[in-house]
Amino acid sequence: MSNVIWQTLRQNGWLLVFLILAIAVSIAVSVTPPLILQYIVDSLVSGSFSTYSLLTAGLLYFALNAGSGLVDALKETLITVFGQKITHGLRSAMCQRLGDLPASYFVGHEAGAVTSLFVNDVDTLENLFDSGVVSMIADAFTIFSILAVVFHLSTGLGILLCISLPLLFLLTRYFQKRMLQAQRDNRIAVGRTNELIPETVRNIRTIHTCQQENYLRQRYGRTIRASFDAMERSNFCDSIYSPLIIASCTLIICVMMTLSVSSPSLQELFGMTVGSVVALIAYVRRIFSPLESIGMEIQNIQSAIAGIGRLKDFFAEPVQAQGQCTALDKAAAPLVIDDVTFGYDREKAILHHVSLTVKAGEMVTITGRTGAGKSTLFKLILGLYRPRQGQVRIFGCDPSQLAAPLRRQVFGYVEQQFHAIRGTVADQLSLKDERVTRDAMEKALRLVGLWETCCALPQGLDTPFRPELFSRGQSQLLSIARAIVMDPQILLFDEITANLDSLTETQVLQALQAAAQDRTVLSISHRLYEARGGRRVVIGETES
Ligand SMILES: Nc1ncnc2c1ncn2[C@@H]1O[C@H](COP(=O)(O)OP(=O)(O)OP(=O)(O)O)[C@@H](O)[C@H]1O
Repeated sequence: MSNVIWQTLRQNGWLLVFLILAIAVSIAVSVTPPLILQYIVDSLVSGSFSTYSLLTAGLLYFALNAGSGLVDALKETLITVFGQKITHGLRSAMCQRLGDLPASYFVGHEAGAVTSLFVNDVDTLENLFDSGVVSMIADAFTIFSILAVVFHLSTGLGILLCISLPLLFLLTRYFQKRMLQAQRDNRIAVGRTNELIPETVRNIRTIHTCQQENYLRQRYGRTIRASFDAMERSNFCDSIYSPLIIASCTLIICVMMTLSVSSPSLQELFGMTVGSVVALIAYVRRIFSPLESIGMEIQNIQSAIAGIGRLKDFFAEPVQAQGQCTALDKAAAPLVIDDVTFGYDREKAILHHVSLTVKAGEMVTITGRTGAGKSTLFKLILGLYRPRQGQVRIFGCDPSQLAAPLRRQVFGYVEQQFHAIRGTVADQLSLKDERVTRDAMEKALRLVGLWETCCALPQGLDTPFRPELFSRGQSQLLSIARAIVMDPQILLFDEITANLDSLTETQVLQALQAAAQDRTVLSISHRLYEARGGRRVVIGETES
């Protein structure tokens, strides 16, 4: 992960330089106006001024205040662009890595958790840059610059600020934590209310039939009350914080004024002139804004740390090794399963000592009770998982070691459901593999009886794919065409007629039989066994 970040930093060196410049200019622009104000006031009080110099100072004061907004906008834009460059680089690297991860990674990682990694955790990392580290450095420099100028103008006020700022920072953090907790509670309560609405709509008939309106009313009441209470707490903190900061600011100025007039030595320490008082009051007001921001930035950094941990774990996952096997031993059996034992977790094995040899052109149907591991066996044959014990060989080669370009020429795999990719109908067959020709597509589609249907589409095979273009049965036929389009030697069918009505099932079975000609076929389908016979192997019991 750090590689991706360094690479982005290196690639965007100029952006970084502009960002540092914008931060420096923004600090200078925000620190200078009170000094000009001091000059103007002191000149007016002493009476020794030229109209030209006062006018110039006045214009400069105006230009700096107006320019401050522009520079801040530029700084914020650069920080955001910089953060987005990092997230873009990171998400690209993550997408690439996701494709390289072995199938076993997805056993312990739910789809939701992986999505959250890509969306939420990367967003938090972006926050770490734009509203965390970079902003915090900028704010810290602003505070130090103001303190340096204040010390230069009035050592006494500098000391006062050094004593009071840490206390005010603690007060700010206290309020921010309470407000954040209240906002979190509110989000949870709003989320619960949102979940309740579709649940109510879905079950409205049952609710009326069973007269459960009161129960529902109470549930709504509880979540809405929780949201209301949380917002009350947040509003209370919000409303009390600003007056407290204004009061503290006024108190500091009062203490400064009182001390400076109480004795000549203290007056020297506070170094008061009318102009410096005006400037110092402006500085005291200006120092609170970055102080408040730092509190929020600490919060962002804290929440980003957990996300960074998860992203680091993701990048530490071992990737699938590149397949070394580039040529098949045609003399060897298409499939040999030799004493294979496998389980998804260490404790429990699903397949125990399974052995099976399939000859070229043979038709084998795998059967067994539900959950016996039939689909799991297919995944081992495809090399998606590796056996815990024993071995699987495809034409003498470990299937997990098959070189990527060879895979579709060896296997054609059809599942219970058709999984579409984004693209045209042709893309559903080729899976964007340029080796798949239009002739091969036509041949495969004719074989499964889908050629005419595809020709009748508005743009033929170039029609953008939408699920509603094909019925469920036609989608399965498309699946079979996809499996055979590269003329593989072994076909694997995993209960592909499971969700079809009997008429569509017959159609799919016919396509299956046509596709199975001259190929080695393994299927999990009693109907195909009944239709074509072959050998039946029972998993999880004694073999027949
Ligand atoms: N990705 C997975 N992670 C963990 N356990 C899994 C995973 N896939 C399947 N299993 C478990 O492995 C066991 C075998 O599942 P499998 O799908 O291979 O059985 P099957 O014989 O094909 O079942 P069915 O006939 O019902 O489709 C089941 O207990 C299932 O819960």
